[in-house]
Amino acid sequence: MCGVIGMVAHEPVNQDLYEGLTVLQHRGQDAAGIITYDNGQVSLRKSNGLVRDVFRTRHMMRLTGNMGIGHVRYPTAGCESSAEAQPFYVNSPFGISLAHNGNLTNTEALQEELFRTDRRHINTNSDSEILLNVFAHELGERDTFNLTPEDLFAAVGAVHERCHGAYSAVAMINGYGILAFRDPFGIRPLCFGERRTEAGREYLVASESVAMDMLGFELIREVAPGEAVFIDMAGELHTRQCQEKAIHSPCIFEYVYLSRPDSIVDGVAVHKARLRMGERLAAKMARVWPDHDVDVIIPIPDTSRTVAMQLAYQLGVESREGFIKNRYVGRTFIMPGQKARKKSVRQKLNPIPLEFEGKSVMLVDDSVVRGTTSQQLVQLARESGARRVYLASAAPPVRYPNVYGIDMPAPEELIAYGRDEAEITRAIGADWMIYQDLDDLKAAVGDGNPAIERFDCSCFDGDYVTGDVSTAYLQDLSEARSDEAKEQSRNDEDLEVVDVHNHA
Ligand SMILES: O=P(O)(O)OC[C@H]1O[C@H](OP(=O)(O)OP(=O)(O)O)[C@H](O)[C@@H]1O
Ligand SMILES: NC(=O)CC[C@H](N)C(=O)O
Ligand SMILES: [Mg+2]
Repeated sequence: MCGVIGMVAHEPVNQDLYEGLTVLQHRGQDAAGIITYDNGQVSLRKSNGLVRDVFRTRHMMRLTGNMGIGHVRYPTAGCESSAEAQPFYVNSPFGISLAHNGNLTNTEALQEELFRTDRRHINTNSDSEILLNVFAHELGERDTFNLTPEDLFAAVGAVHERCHGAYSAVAMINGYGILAFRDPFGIRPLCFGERRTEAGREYLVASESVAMDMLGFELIREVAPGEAVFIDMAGELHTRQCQEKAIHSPCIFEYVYLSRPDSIVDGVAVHKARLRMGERLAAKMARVWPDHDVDVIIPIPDTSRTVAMQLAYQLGVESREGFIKNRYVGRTFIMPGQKARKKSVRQKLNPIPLEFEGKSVMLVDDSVVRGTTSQQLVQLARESGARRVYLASAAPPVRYPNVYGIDMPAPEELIAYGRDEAEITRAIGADWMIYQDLDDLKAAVGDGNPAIERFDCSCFDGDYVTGDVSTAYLQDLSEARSDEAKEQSRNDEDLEVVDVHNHA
């Protein structure tokens, strides 16, 4: 779940793209990049790090032009090298750059095709570089110098035929405009909006609507699954459905954890969906443990706050902030490597003992994935004097890998893998645990937009909506991207690769 952004304006876009990326930072903390187009030339700055660290004044000054795209990265393929930071760029045809959120599931076959049939060289292990090259090849096949929106839409149609998996992408075509497209299942979010200025309309495409709010754009709507949206350099908007077949199946984990609560994703206000998760969890609690002895409900900051607040309200139990979050530590789940994640949980959250002393506390988290967070916090709650420690999760047990842009590739690393709820509770060290039921989670989100017929819930139920994910694929993924394998490649690689287009 990276963050992507693209903009066509009547004034330089560098500052807006930068600010847009800072509000999408929660979607990727590993690397950031912006590429802009100005009068026949592109300027690119990308590197590892947070947005505020990657872009210095000297970079911003070079990112000139009224059109550009940007990316914040959370790697789910390839490695963490700066060479795989995005946007990626190819110079033929026209000069195309691309920023991608999601993960392709047929990269190996595509790489082979690109080499053997399309005669294209792929320089990294990133699936996003493959997506860009497939698109570039298909656009090159249109055999035209005066590119029209029709040509672009035909190329996107061909991408849909060839690429499998999840992709919400923004591409910039030099001298022509910005193109946004979303896979036919619409797994990752992508929306667009407009801003009226005296010089005319300006358009923004972004992973989440929060970027629209921040930059003074009005949300028009989501890019539909399989649809492409093109904004030409004159500021004209063109849209086209490029593949009709699939059922819209947004990833339900966007609502649980990935997206910001102040975003509207596929017509569902994330904040409201989380409130409903709290309500549904309270109803389950009333069913399974009506005479509970919970004295106080304590959220595990940050994301679970909304759920915890509503759960407490519905149960008529007091809710208190018992853990203080260090505002300078980012999200721990999307950090690379278990060692870093474990250490950062403790650096990030510190208990206030007087909220725990002698009490029966219920800690609430949005999700329990590897259990890194909850194991440590249950222990901290005990050390802080809690009499009993319960844990509530707004999502069901995570038992299956994700292949669509969340880096949970190895089932053995998931705390719920091969364990029933009693065993998970023991592994976490809690006295009792309650998980949201999957049907309740689906209803909590689905109530926000009844038009969504189905969600991708694969990490909860093992049902992969694209239908192409085999056991062998999952086995290979687990071997290639387990924590152990990544640790090994981290030692092997020089992460300081300088991309050919990188400004120093
Ligand atoms: O079981 P785990 O593997 O620990 O993963 C789940 C935890 O990770 C996330 O928090 P994170 O610190 O990433 O971000 P947040 O501040 O938005 O809650 C999520 O909100 C859970 O707290
Ligand atoms: N989380 C994502 O969307 C990742 C995008 C892409 N697969 C990468 O690894 O860079
Ligand atoms: Mg959290």
